[in-house]
Amino acid sequence: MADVTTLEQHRCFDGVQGFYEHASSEIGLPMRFGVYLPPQAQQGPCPVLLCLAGLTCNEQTFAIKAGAQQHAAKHGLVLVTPDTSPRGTGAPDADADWDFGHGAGFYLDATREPYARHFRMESWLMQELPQVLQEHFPVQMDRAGVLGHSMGGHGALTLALRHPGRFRSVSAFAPICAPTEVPWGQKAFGGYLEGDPSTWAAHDAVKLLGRGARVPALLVDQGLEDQFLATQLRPERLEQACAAAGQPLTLRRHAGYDHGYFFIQSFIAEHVAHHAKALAG
Ligand SMILES: N[C@@H](CCC(=O)N[C@@H](CSC=O)C(=O)NCC(=O)O)C(=O)O
Repeated sequence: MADVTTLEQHRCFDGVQGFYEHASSEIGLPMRFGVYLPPQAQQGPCPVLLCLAGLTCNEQTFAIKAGAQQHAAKHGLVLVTPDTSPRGTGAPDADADWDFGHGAGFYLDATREPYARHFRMESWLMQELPQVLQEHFPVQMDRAGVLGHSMGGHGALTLALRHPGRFRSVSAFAPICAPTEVPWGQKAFGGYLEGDPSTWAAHDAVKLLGRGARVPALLVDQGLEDQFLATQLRPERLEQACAAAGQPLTLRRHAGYDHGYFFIQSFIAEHVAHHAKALAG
């Protein structure tokens, strides 16, 4: 059994919010993640909601800022909050920009050097971490949902689309919907991925929908005062792709809300309820 080191634990809504580290063989470096165990986990394994954070975030950001634990405690869901990239990779420019490298792993496996060895977020999240969670925590990994914000919203959409059947529920706050068409995605994919841009479609939610991939009914919330709305997020592209594909989507646009965690806090209860409903039974 792989070792997991406990870094912190805190009582929270009668459950426990913890932060942990393990030596990841996929990443080749220590990786950190948060786990919130609701009170129901004292009685037995509970369904899991994987929560993917955005650019510049780490394993603590969503756990500290989103206010999700009270709702997870109500519904009996385990929250898992992974770090957003490997750390300390030694890649020369991995700390140069806030939208690439450390804190900006884009939830994919890099194929281009010098990133290919350590930037393996998709394999870590889809193969290694579920095994670690199963071994060390009271989780039902066969009852899992995924939620994400911004870059994490891109991660939630694309991981669910690329791994059919792994997630019973999917939702996002202000996701990067069409990364191959916007600067954040073009910079990340151009840096992390070998090959010409046509191969990037495998990590683009809009393109994946166009190729026939489907997910369970989607819930997406988007603030209309989001500073990244038109330049980086482009929810209308997801809306078009879902309509063309017959993919069920509830996209809610909210006047006055920006990109930050106050927006997430305002609607997190409905996202957790969306997942709890799909993960029940
Ligand atoms: N550092 C940047 C702002 C970075 C930023 O807004 N990050 C977002 C996610 S953006 C897409 O993935 C975030 O969630 N930040 C954490 C937070 O606590 O808000 C800048 O200085 O403009």
